[in-house]
Amino acid sequence: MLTISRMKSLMSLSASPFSLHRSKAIRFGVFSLASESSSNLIPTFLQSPISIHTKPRLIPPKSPIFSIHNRSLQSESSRSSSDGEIHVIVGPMFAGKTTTLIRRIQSESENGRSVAIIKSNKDTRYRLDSIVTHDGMKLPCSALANLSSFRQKLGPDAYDKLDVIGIDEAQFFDDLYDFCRKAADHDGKTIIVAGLDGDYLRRSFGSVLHIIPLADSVTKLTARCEICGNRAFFTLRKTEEIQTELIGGADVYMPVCGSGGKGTWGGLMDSDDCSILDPNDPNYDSSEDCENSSAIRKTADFDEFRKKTTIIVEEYFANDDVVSTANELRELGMPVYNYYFVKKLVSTAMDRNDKEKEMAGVLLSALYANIIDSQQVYRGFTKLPQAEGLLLDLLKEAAEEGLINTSQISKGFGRMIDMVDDLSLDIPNARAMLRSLISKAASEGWLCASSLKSLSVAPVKPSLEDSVAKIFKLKAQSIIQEYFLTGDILEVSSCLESENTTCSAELNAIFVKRLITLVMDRKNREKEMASVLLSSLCFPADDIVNGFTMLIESADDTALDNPVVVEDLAMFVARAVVDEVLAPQHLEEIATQFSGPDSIGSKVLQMAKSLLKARLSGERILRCWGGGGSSKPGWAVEDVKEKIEKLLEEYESGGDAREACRCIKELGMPFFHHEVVKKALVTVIEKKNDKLWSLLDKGFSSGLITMYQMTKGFGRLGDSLDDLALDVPDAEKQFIHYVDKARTIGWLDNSFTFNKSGDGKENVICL
Ligand SMILES: Nc1ncnc2c1ncn2[C@@H]1O[C@H](COP(=O)(O)OP(=O)(O)O)[C@@H](O)[C@H]1O
Ligand SMILES: Cc1cn([C@H]2C[C@H](O)[C@@H](COP(=O)(O)O)O2)c(=O)[nH]c1=O
Repeated sequence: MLTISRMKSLMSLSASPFSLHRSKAIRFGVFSLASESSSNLIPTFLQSPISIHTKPRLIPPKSPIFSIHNRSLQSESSRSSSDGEIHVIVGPMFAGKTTTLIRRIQSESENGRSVAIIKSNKDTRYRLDSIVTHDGMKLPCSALANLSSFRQKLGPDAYDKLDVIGIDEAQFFDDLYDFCRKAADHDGKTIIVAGLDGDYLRRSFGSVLHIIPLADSVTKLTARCEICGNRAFFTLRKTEEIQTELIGGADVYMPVCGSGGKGTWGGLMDSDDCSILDPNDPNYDSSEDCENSSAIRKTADFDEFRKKTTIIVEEYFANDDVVSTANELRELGMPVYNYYFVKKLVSTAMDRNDKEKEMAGVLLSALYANIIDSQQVYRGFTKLPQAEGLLLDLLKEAAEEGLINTSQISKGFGRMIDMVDDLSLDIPNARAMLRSLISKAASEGWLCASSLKSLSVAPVKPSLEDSVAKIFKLKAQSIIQEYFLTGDILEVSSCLESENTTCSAELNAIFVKRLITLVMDRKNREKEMASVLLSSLCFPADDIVNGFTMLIESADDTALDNPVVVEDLAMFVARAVVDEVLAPQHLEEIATQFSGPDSIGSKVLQMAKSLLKARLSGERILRCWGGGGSSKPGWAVEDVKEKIEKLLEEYESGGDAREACRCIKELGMPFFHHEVVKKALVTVIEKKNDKLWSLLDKGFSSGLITMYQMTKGFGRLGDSLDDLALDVPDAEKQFIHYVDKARTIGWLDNSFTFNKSGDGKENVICL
């Protein structure tokens, strides 16, 4: 094993005769055995010397809980001649992943191989030029945003000379899979990857698990549970933040065993749920049987805690001494049971009079965060009988007493609405519970529900598996980039059709967001192409609304890089209205998602509305990016619409159905045939002229107009029926008649419904 003193001596050597380009090597943490000194196998870093700082280890080096060596399974032909390798080290934080990576890299270097380490530049805990373990060991590295840039940044020659690449904080690299696969299989490198397999909620983190099928070996390390000292498999976040990525160390995270048995989470040291090992658990290790005695010990500890807590609470109500109560609780030294203290304090106070209730409130705010962390407080409240009612009473009283003002109450509820989807992961009925809390609070008059964002019954955006969304984002990006090169809308349409098998609404919204995000810093040509694509794809308006909402939500970050972001976004929104991708009322719908006149969202929508109100707005907005970006140069959607209008007019005034169908086909935009359907229907209804109905009939029976396009065409007309009704008062009645007729002859299927006098968006179901 590499000792610390050995490492120190290795690292104190500098100046390398190795032929890699020095300046790049220095920047990119490349180091190798110096050729002259290879006889004594001392690696020389192509970098200024770095020191290592160590403090005594808290625990001895651990053996991994599992270590799979897969190499023998691999067929010789599956790798290139240079035969790379992929080794993966996973585990919770503090498990020794970085330590192990450093050791392996050191050992590779000692064996004369040229090595480099990459870490994610998101890890800003330490200097970007080093990977550092929790106990202070360091090695030089390069910090990058993505792995794909590594070869270019290092320089192709230097890259080619590398034998081994270490990757730390692998969970933050989206392109981990592609990079490892290419570097090992194609470039013959040995890749050693260290990263978290799970996040603080034990969900798969980033792409780390995706590379397991590529791996020659997988090592899962464990840390020591900070609560009970058992082996820790997971990382617990100690703060309230809920985003997946949150950089931090021991201040924010701690390793835990998960208690309640290895298959459970969130029940840390619950008295009802002692930690008993399951011999059927694949991680079961008979040597841990002795740990059962620790479960028994824990139960005894908890009993003792409960008894002492009861006394402390009673004493507090008797002497009203916050400081000594806080000290006594701290001296118990069992913070993991503090939730029980909260539960005991509040439930006792609830049975007493107002003075004790007030005292409980005072004590809780004194202990909150200092002695009892927020999760324990939350847990304590949830363990109260009728916790919901009590909490609501408490809030109501606080609101009525003016302790919490109206805007703080609304803000608090607003924040709950924002996090309800995350809460639902742990509490499946969180949404319903929150709705009932809101309506109760509103009916009691201490919450102004109208000031809150709407909380729909079902999540507005059904939560996709992160990995599905991530994969789709990458695919969407390449579909869009391809489109910018080819201008082939049909290709985009068919790629999306093959992707959108499930969760299409959310994927559509992601696509919209990605499309506009990608063109923000591109030229007008691409912006025009994006608008044309958006209008040609004819996604359901709700998906476009969600896409724009997500886009604008993320605009705060974008705005930092692009000062004209508000103008550009407003123009895209306005253009979507002019292209009939969105109806004007959708702008109001998007606006409700953004509070405060100074938010980027409000500004974007305000500006979009002003653009739309301006004189000759339609014409101007249509030409905002210069026009002419569609699949056929010069054929913007507006042009195609005009052509369709003309050919329908010609047909109406005595034309031949076959000839009209031929012209429609010649347009070469089959994904846009819904426009033919919509326009033909308008004429049928306006002029009570069935000739255009026969054209649709011909189009459908010849396969020119698909059921999908029919449905879209009918759906679009259903959405804009109010406008048609201005000229044709019985438009709705006629429309219903034609919908029935179309259903009977099989143009539409039964999922297409239209309810009288409703908002088309909800009434017309588009496939
Ligand atoms: N609860 C803990 N369990 C294990 N190691 C810990 C713990 N707290 C701190 N450490 C220290 O963290 C070191 C591992 O650090 P490091 O290799 O950076 O881990 P990782 O990269 O997995 O987060 C251990 O050697 C030990 O000194
Ligand atoms: C669990 C978890 C961790 N992170 C962050 C916190 C740290 O910055 C790194 C892990 O570092 P380590 O040295 O490998 O221990 O990841 C996160 O962003 N989200 C999480 O859920």
